[in-house]
Amino acid sequence: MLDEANAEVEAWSPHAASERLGRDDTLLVDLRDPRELDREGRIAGAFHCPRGMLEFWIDPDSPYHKDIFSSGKQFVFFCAGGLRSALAAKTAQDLGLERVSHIEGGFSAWKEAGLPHAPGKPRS
Ligand SMILES: O=S(=O)([O-])[S-]
Repeated sequence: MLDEANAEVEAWSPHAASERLGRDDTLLVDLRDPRELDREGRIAGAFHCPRGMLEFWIDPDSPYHKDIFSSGKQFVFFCAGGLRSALAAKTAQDLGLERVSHIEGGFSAWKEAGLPHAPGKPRS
């Protein structure tokens, strides 16, 4: 399943994704759970789409459809480590999005590369 997704989906390095951050034609899509964002931090400017909502938000016939997914932008999915995002990007492609990629290594690789992010909240 993962092999199939990796064979069909473009994987971008964190740096390649960061170069596109903030451009009108590109949207970074954070698939992590809200608790992961709170704990680990987030990328300012990324759009949060919890993985469980992906199909509903992309499908134009869904009552939960989000117009942003009909915008024709380049969608760059990411999760914590690059596994969920590979599968999600494949699903997005299968649902008809044309410009889709994911960040290899996810938010962990983004942080390791020293790219800017808002820190998580310290645990009390
Ligand atoms: O799906 S994951 O790579 O964030 S564990």
